[in-house]
Amino acid sequence: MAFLLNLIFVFPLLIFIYFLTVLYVSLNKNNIIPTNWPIFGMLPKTLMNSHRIYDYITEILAFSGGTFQFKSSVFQKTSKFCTANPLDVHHILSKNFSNYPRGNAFREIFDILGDGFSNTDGDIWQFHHNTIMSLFKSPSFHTLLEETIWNKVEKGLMPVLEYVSKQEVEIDLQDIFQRFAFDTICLLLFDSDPKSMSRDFPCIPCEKALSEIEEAILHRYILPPRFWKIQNVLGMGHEKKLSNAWETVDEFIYKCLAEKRKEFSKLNSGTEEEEFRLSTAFLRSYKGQSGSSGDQNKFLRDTLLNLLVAGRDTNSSTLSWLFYLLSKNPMVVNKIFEELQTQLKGKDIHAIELNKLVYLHGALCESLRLFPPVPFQIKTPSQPDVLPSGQRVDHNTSIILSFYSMGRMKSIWGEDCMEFKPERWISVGGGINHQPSYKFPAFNAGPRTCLGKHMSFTQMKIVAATIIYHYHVDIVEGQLVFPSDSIILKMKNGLRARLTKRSEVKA
Ligand code: HEM
Repeated sequence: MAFLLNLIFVFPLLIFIYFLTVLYVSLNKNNIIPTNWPIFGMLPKTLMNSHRIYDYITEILAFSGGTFQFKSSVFQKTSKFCTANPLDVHHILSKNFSNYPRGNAFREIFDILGDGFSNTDGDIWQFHHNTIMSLFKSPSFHTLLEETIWNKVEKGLMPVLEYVSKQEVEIDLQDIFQRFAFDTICLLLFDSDPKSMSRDFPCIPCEKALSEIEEAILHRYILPPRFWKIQNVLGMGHEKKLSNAWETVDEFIYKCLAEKRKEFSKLNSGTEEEEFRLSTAFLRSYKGQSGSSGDQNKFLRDTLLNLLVAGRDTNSSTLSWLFYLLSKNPMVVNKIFEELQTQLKGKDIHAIELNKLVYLHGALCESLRLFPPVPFQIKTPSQPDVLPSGQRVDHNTSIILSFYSMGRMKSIWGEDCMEFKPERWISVGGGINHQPSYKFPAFNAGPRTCLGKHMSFTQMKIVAATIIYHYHVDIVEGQLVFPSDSIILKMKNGLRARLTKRSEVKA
């Protein structure tokens, strides 16, 4: 009897322990290509590496010649094909654009973005694209943009930097850049200043909520849809954070919108004089448009949220990685400083001509190459297709375009691909050496190319030039700097630094 009991209880336990041991050994084996498990496919090793997912995918792609087929678990309906091949990227984003719409799976993951430009196809996307492009191209917008940024530098950034350098305290540069970008984009979109960039570093709920949204969305990408949908229904984990963040962001946007509408009706009744404001230009251009929900206010909310997400962390992430890379390459800092001195000839920083800052432009492009704020895109064809790399794909394939890996491929950038070299971006004649977008897709490629590129370079150059011209930046030694688990390539723990005025360093 005792023997029988042992057989019933101990034997399955031994099998279970054996299975766990095999799993543990296999997961810890130092092989690059993940094991394809029955039932779980390549999910176990992928989950194990989710904290370093971008580097993990890059190692696999470099090892396997630029493309890789991830075997899915039985819980996933689609197969995953990952590519860092410029020809595939060109084919998907440009040449065969119409065959690669956003699709339903994408819209489900990004449901919070509603009918915004990031999340729509066809006529609605085209409407956003044309409207935003014409607003961003208008000379009045360019004037407003520069005025807004310089104003924020003078009244927000400089006083904070002055304070932290005098007090000799550490600051988180990423936090500074995020606050700067958030205030600027809110000033542009809503004509209202949340003043997150101030000496007491206030906690702005909407700002925090945007980061939580970006993290929750990455988890939706990694987990099989059924898992995160159950979490969503049960209100657990990242899904719980996402729904709270959703409420916070909506409250912020709808409140700003209501205020803008009041002002807008005064303008329309002719009681106030009109000057160019992006907020009112949006209200005017989107009047009568209601997207798929039929709700005009919701459609405008979707548009503004999409712009808020597009314009905040992208800039701040690039600036943070730039200063991290500069700390490892002090010679580059000297060259940027020399360029500023040559351009300014003793004049105030406001006199700088941004398009003449070629070396700084190269440094920013290097930062974008090694740490693209949007590290990947996922596409699914509506019709079966064969990619230039030879891969057959259909509506059951999720194609991951790994922009992060593309910036780190020897086959694309040469043996020195991991080196930070602004010179890569400077032509023999001393101008900017532009690279094709399918080789350098940080701003995307094809019809969906970023419409805020000019705006970003303006902001990033002004902020970087101001800091480098006035301060010596010391990144705190020993801190661990690595990407966070978010759809925007931010730093997990920020970037702690100390600032010293250049005049004081000389003294
Ligand atoms: C370093 C800064 C930036 C980077 C790297 C960047 C990158 C990108 C990428 C990769 C896309 C394609 C997204 C997709 O199709 O899923 C995109 C689209 C877009 N971005 Fe940016 N972006 C930056 C800054 C900005 C800023 C400051 C704005 C202005 C608010 C902006 C506005 C847009 C718009 C409107 C689109 C949609 C284009 C369309 O579909 O017609 N971006 N951006």
